[in-house]
Amino acid sequence: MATFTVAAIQVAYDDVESIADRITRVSDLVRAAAAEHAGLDLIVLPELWAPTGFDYERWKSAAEPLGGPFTQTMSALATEIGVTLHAGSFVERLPEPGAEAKSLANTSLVLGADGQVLATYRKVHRFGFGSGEPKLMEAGRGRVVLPLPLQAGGSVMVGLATCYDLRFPELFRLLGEAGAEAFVVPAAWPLPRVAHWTLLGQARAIENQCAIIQVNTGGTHHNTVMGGNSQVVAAQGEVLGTIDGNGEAVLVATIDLAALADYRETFPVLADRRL
Ligand SMILES: NC(=O)CCC(=O)C(=O)O
Repeated sequence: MATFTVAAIQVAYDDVESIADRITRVSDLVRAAAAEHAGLDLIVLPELWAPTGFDYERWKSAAEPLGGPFTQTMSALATEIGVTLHAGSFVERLPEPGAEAKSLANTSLVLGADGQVLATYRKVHRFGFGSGEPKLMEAGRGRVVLPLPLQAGGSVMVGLATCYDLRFPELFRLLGEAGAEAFVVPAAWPLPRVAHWTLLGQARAIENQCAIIQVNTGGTHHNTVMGGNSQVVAAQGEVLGTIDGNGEAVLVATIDLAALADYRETFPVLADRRL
């Protein structure tokens, strides 16, 4: 039976820990997850877990190009554990300023078990209402769906999105249309709106008949209490696993891809769309 087993690592951090120390610590969490759970197909980290989700001043000094030290460290880690790694996102320094003359982007990074960069995704919808992301970062313009190899053979099509993107159902529809069977959504989503995080994730899964893997940040930094409550939801809307609260924790869940295909075939709602 085709299954897709994922480990979501909810990283909690504060303002005291340095970026270098956090990268070392989280790398150890990734190693431990891979050692404890044989047969993982994918490990996922949250959005901007190293440079912080909301300390905008840090972003400028922490920015680095794709292929820089963050990419190299995550690539070496994926190779060491032999598991596909969605390294969350980092602050990318763009090769040249984009259409809005900004030189940063919130870029997700997926590495194969051999350390190769399988995909990058630049967050399309920027959060901050005039400050933070829209002020400092270019918006991504592409949708990203890619096949991820499964340990048991075959592959699963995953669509990439980041945090605030979850509020924009049209992006997820496009990812579904491009063949996604599962969405992967790293986030830095604060506690006051965490009910939206869980509910919107379930809605995106149900309305697109796609599984969703949502990996949030925990702890408190820059006066922002993060929401945690990472979850994995099946295409039918069943919550396969959740992390209660905003502490640091690992969630392992298995998505049944044969059941997903069967569900789409026997309950083909997307064929009834009227555009
Ligand atoms: N980092 C983010 O994109 C935060 C999104 C958020 O807080 C919200 O949508 O609410």
